[in-house]
Amino acid sequence: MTPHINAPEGAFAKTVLMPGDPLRAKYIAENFLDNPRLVTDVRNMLGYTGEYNGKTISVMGSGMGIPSISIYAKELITEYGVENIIRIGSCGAVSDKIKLMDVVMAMGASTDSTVNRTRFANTDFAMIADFGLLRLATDAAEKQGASYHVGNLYSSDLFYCEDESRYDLMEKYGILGVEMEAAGLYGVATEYGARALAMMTVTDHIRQGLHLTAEERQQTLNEMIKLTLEAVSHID
Ligand SMILES: O=P(O)(O)O[C@H]1O[C@H](CO)[C@@H](O)[C@H]1O
Ligand SMILES: O=c1cc[nH]c(=O)[nH]1
Repeated sequence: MTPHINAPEGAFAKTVLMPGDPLRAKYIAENFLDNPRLVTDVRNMLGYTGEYNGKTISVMGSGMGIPSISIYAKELITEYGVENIIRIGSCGAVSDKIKLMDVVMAMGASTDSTVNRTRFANTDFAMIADFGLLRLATDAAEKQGASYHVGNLYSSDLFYCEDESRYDLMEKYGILGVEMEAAGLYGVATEYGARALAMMTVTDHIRQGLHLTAEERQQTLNEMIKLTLEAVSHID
């Protein structure tokens, strides 16, 4: 057990899906996994292990922001032997080329957080996804006919940011979506030797002021869960 996870040793699968919201973890476990078992509930950050097509998979909430996901991801890797973490979250788009309900896969993650500079001698380490996981995800997306984009995501420390010029810059530099965890997850995975990928559904369009309805959110979430489970079922 760790300060933040009260699961016994061996309770997690080698692959963990991490939505931000612990209730989303519960939803995924109860609706997509066979025989789901609750394995941790410290601070109500629920984590489950179950089976998908005979393969053992875990799903656990990460909370919001880089500090929160960093704690859970680090403990999962170093204390529970987790090898693959796939963040499945939501993001806002800044470019007109990205539409609500699209799936965004973070080949790279830019950030205003300083955590990775703290890790890497105050220099810029390029935060990138594991190529093998990314390839499995794009294969699954092709198979499903999903509308998806692969590129650079922006992990922001601020959810509320009044500085519009920052979004102009992101658009100019081809940022596909803005969320709050991917760059932290990639940093932790790199530091502790695990594989990571962040996949987001576009739930908001920051420039156009558009947001998915609750029904649309559920639909895109279900599609991304199916895509992710299809992808992870091919991990060796
Ligand atoms: O839907 P999740 O995975 O929580 O992701 C996004 O939503 C939260 C903000 O509302 C942040 O955690 C952001 O990264
Ligand atoms: O961080 C986030 C997540 C979803 N939508 C946003 O606009 N920002």
